[in-house]
Amino acid sequence: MKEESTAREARLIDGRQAASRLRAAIAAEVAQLGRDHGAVPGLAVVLVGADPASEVYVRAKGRAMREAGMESHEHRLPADTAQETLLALIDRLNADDRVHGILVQLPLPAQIDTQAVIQAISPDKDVDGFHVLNVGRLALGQQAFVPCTPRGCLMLLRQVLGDLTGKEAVVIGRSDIVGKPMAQLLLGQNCTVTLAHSRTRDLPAVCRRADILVAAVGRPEMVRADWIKPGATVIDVGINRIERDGTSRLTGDVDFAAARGIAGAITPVPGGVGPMTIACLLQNTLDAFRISRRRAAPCHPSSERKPS
Ligand SMILES: Nc1nc(=O)c2c([nH]1)NC[C@@H]1CN(c3ccc(C(=O)N[C@@H](CCC(=O)O)C(=O)O)cc3)C=[N+]21
Repeated sequence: MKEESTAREARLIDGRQAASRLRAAIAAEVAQLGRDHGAVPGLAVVLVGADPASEVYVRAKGRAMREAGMESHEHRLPADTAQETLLALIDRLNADDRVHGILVQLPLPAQIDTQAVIQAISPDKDVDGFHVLNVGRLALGQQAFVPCTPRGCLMLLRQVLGDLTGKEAVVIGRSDIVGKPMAQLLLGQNCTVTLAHSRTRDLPAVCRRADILVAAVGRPEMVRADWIKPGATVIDVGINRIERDGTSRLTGDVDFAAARGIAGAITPVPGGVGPMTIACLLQNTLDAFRISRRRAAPCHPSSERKPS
């Protein structure tokens, strides 16, 4: 009996394993860059205030950077930091040659205009992909920094499904950070994309169409098993800390235990999308480093005299 039920269980999409493979490949490239050019990619992470969850993420990012052989420049500012102080720091980081990527940890305290801060980051150092120029480039299908979470989700989807052409994809959640860029990426992969949200009529029925279901709403276990088309690939972006029986634990936006019996493949929380987000931050920082070196190179290499 036991074997019969496990045979129908969805394949687990191991984000930790995929992330560690990606991080190892990045580390190898970073080591090669060091040997060839004596240069090290660097990321500046700015944390305003002392939100405990943000502290955890910032520490994890710093550790991952160092493990890949890159530099992490961490800037911690008090919660009551004035907007102009933060903007002055961004200006300095924009001009700093050792800093190839800049990440300002969100959310920011209420006195700070988040959009003004994001738009002050040089688009060439915008490893979060939140600057209007990168958002626009992504929408046009041009080379762009892509936000780390949706980039990681797409890598997992490609790993499980290969070519995504023609698939029905439903993304739940229309945030600028996950939902909207995820929809753009899936469109770029020739999916038929539905971007659903809190005002969508009959959300369960919309979800049941999905070959690919991406849940990014931030509501614990909102997606029930009967919202899932049998065999669908389910990507759970939610990271919700909930209290149950006096202990705190993480849960996604999907009722994982029930969904496992219906989906074809599913990401766990933790150990799914989260680790890929950090690995993609390293990838974006490496990409930013390469862009900066291309800028520094002569504009017309062909005009350079070749040794005869
Ligand atoms: N400018 C900015 N860029 C971000 O990319 C950004 C941000 N602000 N603010 C907060 C969110 C959240 N985020 C996560 C990164 C890693 C995990 C992660 O590694 N999660 C582990 C578990 C971590 C735990 O145990 O708490 C997992 O899912 O397995 C989760 C969430 C990046 N964010």
